[in-house]
Amino acid sequence: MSFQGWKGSDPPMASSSLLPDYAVELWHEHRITIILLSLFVLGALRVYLHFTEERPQSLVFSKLYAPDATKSPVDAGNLQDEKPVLSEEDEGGIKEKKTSNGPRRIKGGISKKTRTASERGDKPRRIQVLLFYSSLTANTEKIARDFADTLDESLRQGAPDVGFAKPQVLDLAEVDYDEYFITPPKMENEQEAGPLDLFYLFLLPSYNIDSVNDSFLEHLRDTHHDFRIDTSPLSPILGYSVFGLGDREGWPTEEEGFCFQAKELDKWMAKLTGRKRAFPLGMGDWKRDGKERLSEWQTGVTETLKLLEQTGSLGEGVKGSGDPIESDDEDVEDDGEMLFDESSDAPAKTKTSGDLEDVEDLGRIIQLSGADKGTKQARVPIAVDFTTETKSKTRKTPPVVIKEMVPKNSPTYASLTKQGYSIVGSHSGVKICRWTKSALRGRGSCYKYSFYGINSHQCMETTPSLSCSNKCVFCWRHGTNPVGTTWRWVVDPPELIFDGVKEGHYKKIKMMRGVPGVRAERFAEAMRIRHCALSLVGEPIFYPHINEFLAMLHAERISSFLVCNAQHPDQLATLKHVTQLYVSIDASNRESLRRIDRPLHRDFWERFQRCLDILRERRFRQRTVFRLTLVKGFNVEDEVTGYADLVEKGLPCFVEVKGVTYCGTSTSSNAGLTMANVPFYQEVCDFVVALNDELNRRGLGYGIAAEHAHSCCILLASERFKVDGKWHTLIDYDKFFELLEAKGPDGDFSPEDYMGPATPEWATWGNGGFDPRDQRVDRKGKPIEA
Ligand SMILES: Cc1cc2nc3c(=O)[nH]c(=O)nc-3n(C[C@H](O)[C@H](O)[C@H](O)COP(=O)(O)O)c2cc1C
Ligand code: SF4
Repeated sequence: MSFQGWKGSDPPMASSSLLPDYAVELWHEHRITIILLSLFVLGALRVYLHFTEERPQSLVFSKLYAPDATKSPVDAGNLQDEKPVLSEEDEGGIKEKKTSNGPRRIKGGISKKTRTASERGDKPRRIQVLLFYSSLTANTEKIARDFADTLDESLRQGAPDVGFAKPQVLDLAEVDYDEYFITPPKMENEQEAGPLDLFYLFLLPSYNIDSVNDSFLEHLRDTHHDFRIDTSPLSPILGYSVFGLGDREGWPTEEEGFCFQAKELDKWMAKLTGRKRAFPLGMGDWKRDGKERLSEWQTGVTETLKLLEQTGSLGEGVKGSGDPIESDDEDVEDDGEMLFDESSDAPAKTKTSGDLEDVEDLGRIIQLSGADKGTKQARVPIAVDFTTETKSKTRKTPPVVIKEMVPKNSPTYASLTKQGYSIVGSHSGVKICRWTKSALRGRGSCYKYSFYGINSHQCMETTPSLSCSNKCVFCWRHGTNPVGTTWRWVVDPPELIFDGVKEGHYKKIKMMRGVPGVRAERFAEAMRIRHCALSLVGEPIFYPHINEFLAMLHAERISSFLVCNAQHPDQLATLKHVTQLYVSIDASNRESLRRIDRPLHRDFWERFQRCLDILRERRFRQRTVFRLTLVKGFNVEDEVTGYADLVEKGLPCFVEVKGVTYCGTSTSSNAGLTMANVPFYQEVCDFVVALNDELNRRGLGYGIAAEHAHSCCILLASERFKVDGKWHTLIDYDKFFELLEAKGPDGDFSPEDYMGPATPEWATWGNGGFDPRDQRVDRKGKPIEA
């Protein structure tokens, strides 16, 4: 632009006529520069305003603008700081929410994240045990420190680099409860610089005076009830277990306060961790059994921790495992006498002589098929013919393919496993009975504990033959197990059965680990089977290698109670020593037996009689028992004399009389039985008194020795077992094994040789038979006053 004309001769005139022309000329000459300059200034202004202006948050588009749609703008700004671990808020903690105006309600119901620390990161699992204790008079502090060292040693076993950090010992009087008991603290793994998974252990003495325990337990209770806190805020920990210390001198029983605070702690921790009881509550009195109990508890806790390290989970548990409040999971089944729902009531098929010849041939032609060869070829099945004594050997029949009794893909297998049986091999089963569970929880044992000293929690109930040759109306097998008069299946070797049933039993016991009320010391004891009840379903002496199986039990000092159904006299005659030999006496006469046992053998009554003869002859070598199961309307009325005849014939050492148990299945009526067939305990008592009178009238020397009213069972005993006016129905198991080891399975020793001490007073006739040290509960698990 030039202003020379102004500077020259004539200054620009302020004349209005000249200005527009000049402006237009100026615009034309510099318009591009002006436009660009204006755009630049406007742009700069926009940028300035953008960074300085305080703008209201966009409500409508905030989600679109936020870098992560799930984060608030504030959080989104911090994205690069985010760690792979969940924040405390993610875990349901109570930190103040940054974007919320009102109170935040954090409650159960939303999908809970219970991932453990190592699951959240990529680092390998490493477990930090936190051992909390409280102590007034300083004992527990020392115990806790020693315990932590021993635990550390047993977890490491000399190897420095295992998945466990050194256990930390923490005094509940010093720790900040909020730090450990609202949400678990985040602890770093020094070695790997990753997160640690936490496992809480508690050693808690009880005090009936004010102590730190009260504020601690109150904190747990408040946390549980705080509506702002998730229902199980401690669920990210791997598990927990409590050991209580107390004093039985001042507080002899749990009802009277023994270890009451440990019990309470166990309950609150179950709630707060979302049922993560890893091992049962242990309790001990340091002046008496404390060391022993603690050592058992420690063994169990150590095993659990090792399992956790390997698998990351607490393993299988039965229904109710970890629950805070004791649940009633008692099965309706008893140990044998149960009404059942048999779907098929078809008449038993009687074997023809042709079948028998087939069976004879089996022993020679047996061939095991492909897949099972590895395990099953060791033994060849013995062709066992139970049906008749006269056998024709003239006719040859075509070869028969030997099948498995209960193949894995069969409906029988499915049905039995659904009922809780573990099937071992192809024809054996094991199941944990309701008394075993009950004894683990200190709620009483079966009548065999009261009568013979069997520890129910150390008792394995099994059978090497799921098949038998009767279809008893009261059988609890639900009509599912196979029946037959002959062994016509593959025979599994006894080693396979023995190892399999033990494994199955222990597995089921382990599943009880987290069940509320299970006592640590009983749980530890249960890991050693001491008794075997061969009475589950089927007929144990049907199994061709029953004597070898018994020898394996005895070699491990496991006692044997074998129940047979008096239909296999040949097998009974060759049976070696058992600790107690039962014969089921289900009726007193032929017609009644046919009706109630529905035997498959045509000559069932003759077989029955022969079995009684064998029992009589064996009565000074085997501890023989008649077992009567009373079913009203079938085998009770007017049969006392008939039963007395049978007792007179067999002269058993004992007669157990038991009322049938009703399982209440909808189809039990198929077997023709209802609740009306279950006798009241008083009716069983009346029957036993009448039978006893009849036996005495005949001068047979029996008396009513013991009772277990809880299972409707009464014991008559021969006076051979009465010493100085006192019944001695208990068994000296150690003595039995000593005799067996010294004299062999055919050895010459008598039941009196291993007779135990006097029957406890509470078990004798007239006293009910419930051990006062156990807690009676009703069907809902509620305690019953004695
Ligand atoms: C004041 C006091 C009260 C107690 N109350 C109970 C109780 O109610 N129940 C129980 O089982 N033991 C009770 N005990 C026993 C203690 O729990 C037991 O002796 C424990 O081992 C003490 O541990 P400490 O030495 O670490 O304090 C009590 C002991 C004391 C000193
Ligand atoms: S004897 Fe054993 S298996 Fe039978 S009911 Fe008692 S505890 Fe259970």
